[in-house]
Amino acid sequence: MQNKKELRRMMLSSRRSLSSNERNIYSQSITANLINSNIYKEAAHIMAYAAMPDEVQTNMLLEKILADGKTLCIPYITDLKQGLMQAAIIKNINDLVIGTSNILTVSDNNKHYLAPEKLDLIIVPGVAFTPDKYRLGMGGGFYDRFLPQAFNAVYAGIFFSLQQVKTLPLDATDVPLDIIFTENHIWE
Ligand SMILES: Nc1nc2c(c(=O)[nH]1)N(C=O)[C@@H](CNc1ccc(C(=O)N[C@@H](CCC(=O)O)C(=O)O)cc1)CN2
Ligand SMILES: Nc1ncnc2c1ncn2[C@@H]1O[C@H](COP(=O)(O)OP(=O)(O)OP(=O)(O)O)[C@@H](O)[C@H]1O
Repeated sequence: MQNKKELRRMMLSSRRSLSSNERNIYSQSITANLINSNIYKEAAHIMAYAAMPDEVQTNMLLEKILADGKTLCIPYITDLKQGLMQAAIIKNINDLVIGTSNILTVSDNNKHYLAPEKLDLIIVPGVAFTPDKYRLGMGGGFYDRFLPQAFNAVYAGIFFSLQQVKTLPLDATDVPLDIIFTENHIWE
Protein backbone atom coordinates (compact mmCIF):
# COMPACT_ATOMS: atom_id res chain seq x y z
CA MET A 1 0.00 0.00 0.00
CA GLN A 2 1.17 3.55 -0.71
CA ASN A 3 2.18 5.75 2.17
CA LYS A 4 0.04 8.70 3.24
CA LYS A 5 2.25 11.31 1.63
CA GLU A 6 2.25 9.66 -1.77
CA LEU A 7 -1.49 9.00 -1.64
CA ARG A 8 -2.15 12.60 -0.54
CA ARG A 9 -0.25 13.93 -3.55
CA MET A 10 -2.22 11.66 -5.92
CA MET A 11 -5.59 12.47 -4.40
CA LEU A 12 -4.91 16.21 -4.28
CA SER A 13 -4.16 16.15 -7.98
CA SER A 14 -7.33 14.16 -8.66
CA ARG A 15 -9.34 16.73 -6.65
CA ARG A 16 -7.69 19.52 -8.66
CA SER A 17 -8.84 17.84 -11.90
CA LEU A 18 -12.46 18.91 -11.29
CA SER A 19 -13.51 21.93 -13.32
CA SER A 20 -14.77 24.88 -11.31
CA ASN A 21 -18.21 24.19 -12.76
CA GLU A 22 -18.17 20.55 -11.60
CA ARG A 23 -16.82 21.63 -8.22
CA ASN A 24 -19.65 24.14 -7.74
CA ILE A 25 -22.40 21.77 -8.85
CA TYR A 26 -21.10 18.90 -6.69
CA SER A 27 -20.64 21.25 -3.72
CA GLN A 28 -24.29 22.32 -4.05
CA SER A 29 -25.48 18.67 -4.03
CA ILE A 30 -23.27 17.81 -1.06
CA THR A 31 -24.61 20.84 0.83
CA ALA A 32 -28.20 19.87 -0.01
CA ASN A 33 -27.63 16.28 1.18
CA LEU A 34 -26.16 17.58 4.43
CA ILE A 35 -28.75 20.22 5.27
CA ASN A 36 -31.62 17.81 4.56
CA SER A 37 -30.24 15.29 7.06
CA ASN A 38 -31.53 14.87 10.61
CA ILE A 39 -28.05 15.26 12.05
CA TYR A 40 -27.96 18.77 10.56
CA LYS A 41 -31.50 19.66 11.61
CA GLU A 42 -30.89 18.49 15.18
CA ALA A 43 -27.55 20.28 15.63
CA ALA A 44 -27.47 23.66 17.38
CA HIS A 45 -23.68 24.15 17.57
CA ILE A 46 -21.85 23.36 14.36
CA MET A 47 -18.20 23.58 13.36
CA ALA A 48 -17.66 23.76 9.60
CA TYR A 49 -14.72 25.15 7.63
CA ALA A 50 -13.86 27.92 5.17
CA ALA A 51 -12.88 26.10 1.99
CA MET A 52 -9.58 26.21 0.15
CA PRO A 53 -9.99 26.55 -3.64
CA ASP A 54 -10.00 22.78 -4.44
CA GLU A 55 -12.13 21.64 -1.50
CA VAL A 56 -15.88 21.05 -1.27
CA GLN A 57 -17.10 24.65 -1.27
CA THR A 58 -18.91 25.78 1.88
CA ASN A 59 -20.13 29.38 1.32
CA MET A 60 -23.75 28.25 0.93
CA LEU A 61 -23.48 25.96 3.91
CA LEU A 62 -21.98 28.62 6.19
CA GLU A 63 -24.72 31.10 5.19
CA LYS A 64 -27.41 28.46 5.79
CA ILE A 65 -26.12 27.59 9.27
CA LEU A 66 -26.20 31.28 10.25
CA ALA A 67 -29.61 31.83 8.62
CA ASP A 68 -30.98 28.87 10.62
CA GLY A 69 -29.88 30.62 13.81
CA LYS A 70 -27.36 27.95 14.78
CA THR A 71 -23.97 28.67 16.38
CA LEU A 72 -21.29 28.47 13.68
CA CYS A 73 -17.61 27.82 14.33
CA ILE A 74 -14.66 27.35 12.00
CA PRO A 75 -11.10 26.22 12.72
CA TYR A 76 -8.63 28.71 14.15
CA ILE A 77 -5.09 27.37 14.11
CA THR A 78 -3.54 28.05 17.52
CA ASP A 79 -0.30 26.11 16.93
CA LEU A 80 0.69 25.17 13.39
CA LYS A 81 3.75 23.13 14.44
CA GLN A 82 1.86 21.10 17.05
CA GLY A 83 -1.19 20.68 14.79
CA LEU A 84 -3.59 22.36 17.20
CA MET A 85 -6.77 24.29 16.45
CA GLN A 86 -9.80 25.66 18.26
CA ALA A 87 -13.43 26.16 17.23
CA ALA A 88 -13.81 29.93 16.72
CA ILE A 89 -17.35 31.34 16.67
CA ILE A 90 -18.29 33.38 13.61
CA LYS A 91 -21.35 35.61 13.33
CA ASN A 92 -20.89 36.95 9.81
CA ILE A 93 -19.11 35.44 6.81
CA ASN A 94 -17.89 38.91 5.78
CA ASP A 95 -15.81 39.16 8.97
CA LEU A 96 -13.43 36.39 7.86
CA VAL A 97 -9.80 37.28 7.13
CA ILE A 98 -6.94 35.38 5.52
CA GLY A 99 -5.20 33.27 8.15
CA THR A 100 -2.59 30.55 8.50
CA SER A 101 -2.01 28.51 5.29
CA ASN A 102 -4.03 31.10 3.34
CA ILE A 103 -7.35 29.80 4.71
CA LEU A 104 -10.06 32.28 5.75
CA THR A 105 -10.57 32.45 9.50
CA VAL A 106 -11.64 34.82 12.29
CA SER A 107 -9.57 37.94 12.87
CA ASP A 108 -6.98 37.82 15.63
CA ASN A 109 -8.37 40.66 17.72
CA ASN A 110 -11.94 39.43 18.11
CA LYS A 111 -11.80 35.67 18.73
CA HIS A 112 -14.26 33.68 20.81
CA TYR A 113 -13.76 29.94 21.15
CA LEU A 114 -16.52 27.44 21.79
CA ALA A 115 -15.55 24.61 24.15
CA PRO A 116 -15.17 21.51 21.92
CA GLU A 117 -17.56 19.44 24.06
CA LYS A 118 -20.36 21.94 23.27
CA LEU A 119 -20.26 21.03 19.56
CA ASP A 120 -23.11 18.88 18.18
CA LEU A 121 -21.80 18.49 14.64
CA ILE A 122 -18.40 18.88 12.99
CA ILE A 123 -18.20 19.11 9.22
CA VAL A 124 -14.81 17.75 8.28
CA PRO A 125 -12.83 18.40 5.07
CA GLY A 126 -10.40 15.90 3.62
CA VAL A 127 -8.30 14.66 0.74
CA ALA A 128 -9.56 11.04 0.53
CA PHE A 129 -12.05 8.78 2.31
CA THR A 130 -12.97 5.10 2.50
CA PRO A 131 -16.49 3.58 2.64
CA ASP A 132 -15.74 2.56 6.24
CA LYS A 133 -15.40 6.30 6.92
CA TYR A 134 -11.69 6.80 7.48
CA ARG A 135 -10.21 9.99 6.09
CA LEU A 136 -6.91 11.28 4.82
CA GLY A 137 -6.42 14.99 5.54
CA MET A 138 -3.85 17.63 4.70
CA GLY A 139 -1.27 15.95 6.93
CA GLY A 140 -1.21 18.28 9.94
CA GLY A 141 -3.10 15.93 12.25
CA PHE A 142 -5.39 18.86 13.20
CA TYR A 143 -8.66 16.92 13.10
CA ASP A 144 -7.18 13.78 14.69
CA ARG A 145 -6.19 15.91 17.67
CA PHE A 146 -9.35 18.03 17.78
CA LEU A 147 -12.16 15.50 17.22
CA PRO A 148 -11.63 13.47 20.43
CA GLN A 149 -12.06 16.69 22.45
CA ALA A 150 -15.47 17.18 20.80
CA PHE A 151 -16.84 13.93 22.23
CA ASN A 152 -20.51 14.97 21.98
CA ALA A 153 -20.36 15.80 18.28
CA VAL A 154 -21.27 13.84 15.17
CA TYR A 155 -18.28 13.83 12.80
CA ALA A 156 -19.53 14.37 9.24
CA GLY A 157 -17.14 14.31 6.30
CA ILE A 158 -17.96 16.13 3.08
CA PHE A 159 -16.11 14.87 -0.01
CA PHE A 160 -16.41 14.63 -3.77
CA SER A 161 -17.10 11.06 -4.98
CA LEU A 162 -13.77 11.00 -6.82
CA GLN A 163 -12.01 11.22 -3.44
CA GLN A 164 -13.17 7.71 -2.54
CA VAL A 165 -10.49 5.02 -2.14
CA LYS A 166 -10.82 1.35 -1.10
CA THR A 167 -8.38 1.54 1.81
CA LEU A 168 -6.08 4.03 3.53
CA PRO A 169 -2.83 3.49 5.40
CA LEU A 170 -4.02 3.99 8.99
CA ASP A 171 -2.23 5.18 12.14
CA ALA A 172 -3.42 4.53 15.69
CA THR A 173 -4.36 8.23 16.00
CA ASP A 174 -6.66 8.32 12.93
CA VAL A 175 -10.24 9.06 13.99
CA PRO A 176 -13.02 7.54 11.84
CA LEU A 177 -15.96 9.74 10.83
CA ASP A 178 -19.59 8.95 11.71
CA ILE A 179 -21.11 9.84 8.35
CA ILE A 180 -19.87 10.93 4.93
CA PHE A 181 -21.75 13.00 2.37
CA THR A 182 -20.77 13.10 -1.30
CA GLU A 183 -22.70 14.50 -4.26
CA ASN A 184 -24.28 11.12 -4.95
CA HIS A 185 -24.14 9.00 -1.81
CA ILE A 186 -24.32 9.10 1.99
CA TRP A 187 -22.30 6.60 4.02
CA GLU A 188 -23.56 6.07 7.55
N1 LIG B 1 -10.51 24.47 4.76
C1 LIG B 1 -9.73 23.82 5.60
N2 LIG B 1 -9.43 24.35 6.78
C2 LIG B 1 -8.60 23.68 7.62
C3 LIG B 1 -8.08 22.42 7.28
C4 LIG B 1 -8.43 21.86 6.02
O1 LIG B 1 -8.03 20.75 5.64
N3 LIG B 1 -9.26 22.60 5.22
N4 LIG B 1 -7.26 21.77 8.17
C5 LIG B 1 -7.11 20.40 8.26
O2 LIG B 1 -6.23 19.90 8.84
C6 LIG B 1 -6.52 22.61 9.12
C7 LIG B 1 -5.38 23.30 8.36
N5 LIG B 1 -4.48 22.33 7.85
C8 LIG B 1 -3.66 22.49 6.78
C9 LIG B 1 -2.52 21.71 6.71
C10 LIG B 1 -1.65 21.84 5.67
C11 LIG B 1 -1.92 22.75 4.67
C12 LIG B 1 -0.94 22.88 3.54
O3 LIG B 1 -0.05 22.06 3.39
N6 LIG B 1 -1.09 23.91 2.76
C13 LIG B 1 -0.22 24.15 1.64
C14 LIG B 1 -1.01 24.39 0.40
C15 LIG B 1 -1.74 23.15 -0.01
C16 LIG B 1 -2.71 23.39 -1.10
O4 LIG B 1 -3.03 24.55 -1.42
O5 LIG B 1 -3.19 22.40 -1.66
C17 LIG B 1 0.65 25.34 1.95
O6 LIG B 1 0.27 26.11 2.86
O7 LIG B 1 1.68 25.47 1.32
C18 LIG B 1 -3.06 23.50 4.71
C19 LIG B 1 -3.93 23.36 5.76
C20 LIG B 1 -7.46 23.59 9.74
N7 LIG B 1 -8.25 24.28 8.76
N1 LIG C 1 -3.90 12.63 18.54
C1 LIG C 1 -2.63 12.73 18.11
N2 LIG C 1 -1.61 12.84 18.96
C2 LIG C 1 -0.35 12.93 18.53
N3 LIG C 1 -0.01 12.94 17.22
C3 LIG C 1 -0.97 12.83 16.32
C4 LIG C 1 -2.34 12.73 16.71
N4 LIG C 1 -3.08 12.66 15.58
C5 LIG C 1 -2.23 12.72 14.54
N5 LIG C 1 -0.96 12.80 14.97
C6 LIG C 1 0.24 12.89 14.11
O1 LIG C 1 0.11 13.99 13.22
C7 LIG C 1 0.72 13.69 11.97
C8 LIG C 1 -0.24 13.93 10.83
O2 LIG C 1 -1.28 12.97 10.88
P1 LIG C 1 -2.14 12.59 9.59
O3 LIG C 1 -1.25 12.37 8.42
O4 LIG C 1 -3.08 11.50 9.97
O5 LIG C 1 -2.95 13.96 9.37
P2 LIG C 1 -4.28 14.24 8.59
O6 LIG C 1 -5.43 13.60 9.26
O7 LIG C 1 -4.05 13.91 7.17
O8 LIG C 1 -4.35 15.84 8.77
P3 LIG C 1 -5.50 16.89 9.13
O9 LIG C 1 -6.37 16.31 10.21
O10 LIG C 1 -4.74 18.07 9.61
O11 LIG C 1 -6.27 17.16 7.90
C9 LIG C 1 1.18 12.25 12.04
O12 LIG C 1 2.56 12.25 12.33
C10 LIG C 1 0.36 11.69 13.20
O13 LIG C 1 1.03 10.63 13.84
